[in-house]
Amino acid sequence: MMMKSTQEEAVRFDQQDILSKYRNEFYLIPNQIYLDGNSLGLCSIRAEKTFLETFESWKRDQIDGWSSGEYPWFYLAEMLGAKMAPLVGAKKEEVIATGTTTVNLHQLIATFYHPEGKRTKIIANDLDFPSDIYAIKSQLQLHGLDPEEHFLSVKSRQGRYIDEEDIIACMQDDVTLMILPTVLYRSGQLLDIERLTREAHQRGILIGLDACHSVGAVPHHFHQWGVDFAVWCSYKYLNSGPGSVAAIYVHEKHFGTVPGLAGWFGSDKERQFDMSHVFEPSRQAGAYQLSAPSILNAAPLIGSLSMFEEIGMGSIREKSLSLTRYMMLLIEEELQGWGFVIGNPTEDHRRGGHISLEHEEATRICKALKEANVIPDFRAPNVIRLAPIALYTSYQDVWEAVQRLKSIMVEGKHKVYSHERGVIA
Ligand SMILES: Cc1ncc(COP(=O)(O)O)c(C=O)c1O
Ligand SMILES: Nc1c(O)cccc1C(=O)C[C@H](N)C(=O)O
Repeated sequence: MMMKSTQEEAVRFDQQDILSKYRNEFYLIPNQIYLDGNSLGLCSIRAEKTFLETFESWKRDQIDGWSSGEYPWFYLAEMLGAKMAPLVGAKKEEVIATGTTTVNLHQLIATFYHPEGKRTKIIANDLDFPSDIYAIKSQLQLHGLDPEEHFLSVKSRQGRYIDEEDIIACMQDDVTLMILPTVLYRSGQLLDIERLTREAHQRGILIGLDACHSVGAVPHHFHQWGVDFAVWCSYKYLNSGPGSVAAIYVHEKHFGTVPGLAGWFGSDKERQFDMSHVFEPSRQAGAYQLSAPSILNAAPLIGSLSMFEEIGMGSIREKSLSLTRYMMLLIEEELQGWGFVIGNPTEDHRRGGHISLEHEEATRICKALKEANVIPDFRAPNVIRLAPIALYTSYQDVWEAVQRLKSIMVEGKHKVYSHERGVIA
């Protein structure tokens, strides 16, 4: 689709958008342009419906809610796992909805990190999300290993991207595990997971992924690529609500690997209520659960995932790429000379679901954008993240957002704000 930067073109794109009907299923604020779905996705009518239905099932069914009703709670983690599996190209038994991202990462490092001989190092990278680094280092310390010696961080050449050649160069014979993001949270760089998994396995290294910034925006083929494990949250592109349930993927080749952290909901479901002190884990991804599922916090995900089932990741990715491509065109044409730099990779195959717009006044510009009813996201030191979402952002939103940003710069509206970021930017 050839793109031009006129509003008429944006109207035309919206008229041709096969996903435009889903916008009406979300709670949007009139005149607001929400571009922070890479941090927290918006509430949909379907998510609200399944939340309220689950809440009602508590009132109506009481303890029987575990075994009866439309979504029996005892099997909810597996049911949601099966619904997320197609989004990452996994078998349904390889995914379980459980925990939170960081807790799940702890579980999987505790399960798959077994330092032996000289193979003791865990690889991550300088641009990783801090919580992942904290989890990795604390796990090393639990093994009595000094992160200074056994944690290896791949350096960024320019502070935006991690070069895949540099990741591969770090895959030495003293490395046993590599933790990588699918999409880097600041720059939006999408890594070639298939290639990096192949290179890691050729060197006897396991690969674990943090897919928070790709699941629901970028299709994957984890099973086919042989990815060993992955974690992701559901409150970003999957629109499940703040703090909602996260997910664990474990390749079936690892089924039977004893969980590093054991809890009763990791039990074989047929044996769980034997109440034996001998732990008999599930033979599927469910083994890596700990506690009873957080039913009410997982409930919105039931409704939200039904949209992904209807649409499919191919159409979602196609529109996401089209929206970010359009946003980049508009930025190039409308914001020339105002000090902006597009920091995300511009090629489709290297770009996740958000634009990483760099400016030395990013903090103040984010505040001015919010005042103009455009909701961005700030990442230090100089990044304005703008995430047009396939399910609820229109091309007219993108056009209008760039127009409002241009107006801020022309009128200097950002200059009235301090440079300090708020607690939540
Ligand atoms: C890439 C990435 N990893 C991990 C986390 C931490 O997730 P949680 O707070 O659910 O553990 C986040 C949160 O936004 C994230 O963006
Ligand atoms: N990503 C967040 C999260 O997982 C929990 C709480 C807050 C955030 C946020 O990133 C908030 C906001 N976008 C900020 O940059 O501060």
